[in-house]
Amino acid sequence: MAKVLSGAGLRGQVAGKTALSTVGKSGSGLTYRGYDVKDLANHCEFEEVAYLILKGKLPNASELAQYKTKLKSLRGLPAGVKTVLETIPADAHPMDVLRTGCSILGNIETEQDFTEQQEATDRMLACFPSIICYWYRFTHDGVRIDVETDDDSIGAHFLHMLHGEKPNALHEKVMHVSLILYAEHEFNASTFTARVCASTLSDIHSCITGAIGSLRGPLHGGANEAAMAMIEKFTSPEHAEEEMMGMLARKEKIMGFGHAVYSESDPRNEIIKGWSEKLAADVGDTVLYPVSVRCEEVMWREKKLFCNADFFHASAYNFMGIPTPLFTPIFVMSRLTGWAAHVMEQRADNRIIRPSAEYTGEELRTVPPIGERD
Ligand SMILES: CC(=O)SCCNC(=O)CCNC(=O)[C@H](O)C(C)(C)COP(=O)(O)OP(=O)(O)OC[C@H]1O[C@@H](n2cnc3c(N)ncnc32)[C@H](O)[C@@H]1OP(=O)(O)O
Ligand SMILES: O=C([O-])CC(=O)C(=O)O
Repeated sequence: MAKVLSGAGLRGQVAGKTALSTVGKSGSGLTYRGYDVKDLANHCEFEEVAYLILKGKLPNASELAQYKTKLKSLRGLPAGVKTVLETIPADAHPMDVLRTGCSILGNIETEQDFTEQQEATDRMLACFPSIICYWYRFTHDGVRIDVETDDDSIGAHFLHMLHGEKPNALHEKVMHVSLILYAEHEFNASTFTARVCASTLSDIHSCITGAIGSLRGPLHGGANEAAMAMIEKFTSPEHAEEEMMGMLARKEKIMGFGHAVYSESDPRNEIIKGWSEKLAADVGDTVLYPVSVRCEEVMWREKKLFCNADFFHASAYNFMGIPTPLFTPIFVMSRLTGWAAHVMEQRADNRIIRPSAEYTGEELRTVPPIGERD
């Protein structure tokens, strides 16, 4: 059954057209350019899906090979970007670092003309992992890493720079799946931010910088970090259940659950949950995964609320040794494809986005002389 969408937050309002994805059309599904996300996650690498979203078709083998070679060649960072990254403190949030990194890249490699939009996007896709890991390793380990690795994929490039060694096949596969699941989601808050910015005919780095800021919040992409902060406090499924019941009684929001559009389930959840289970077995986890499953059971039993894409991403990323503050930046590395495709779509058929407001303020009044004011 589809959710009844109405009320505040523009819920249920059609705010534009898109050919990029459908969300919750049958109550639970997700498609990118007509392909089911489950099909894509089962059969594709992230670079294939990025190509699909950005260029409009699934690549054939030679197009994919060429695209991957091109992305590999764009991993390096200009000296000016490195200098700025080195001035950002170690306790900054990595989402703020990425927001600044995107913005400074837009100053150094400015999009001069909309004909450069595909090139600018490929550049960001290739170098966002470099930006985040260069800053992270410089400020946390005191090393200036080489960001121009020869790894085959964006996910492997990220894990290699983060951990200083190439990831194993399981971790590289999970990164492909994760980046595919997060890539595109219609008019979510961050994508809408990007489209509003694009509708003023602004440059693509401004659109993406704004979108990063919107994704950062815990009601959106930041929920994967908030979910981790919660589950890591639970020492057993029983403990999780007790704490969750308390949170629900206090009417606290539980991050990683619920969705603005889906009514019964988020189709991305069962996929990442499956991989989290495999990773749990791989690392010999006996706490975090069973705790996560119990949280899911309690929320469904008590509130009929289901896990969204973020919840099992928390344990999956944790099992791969990824520090929690880097969870949402990984989301950016993926959603960049959706954001950029929406910017291109908006530019191709543009009218400035400018809704109306219902006024709830004072009636018309005159300005009293300054000596007569309270
Ligand atoms: C990738 C993503 O961005 S997915 C979303 C990630 N965000 C989160 O996980 C944050 C937690 N979830 C939420 O805050 C919400 O479910 C949102 C922001 C995702 C959607 O918000 P809405 O569309 O307003 O939710 P919805 O209309 O379904 O809420 C219905 C009721 O369930 C409650 N509810 C929804 N989600 C939760 C939750 N996670 N925990 C507790 N209660 C919740 C709402 O408070 C609301 O109660 P009310 O009617 O008494 O006010
Ligand atoms: O669609 C939304 O509102 C949030 C979401 O799941 C996403 O952006 O992936």
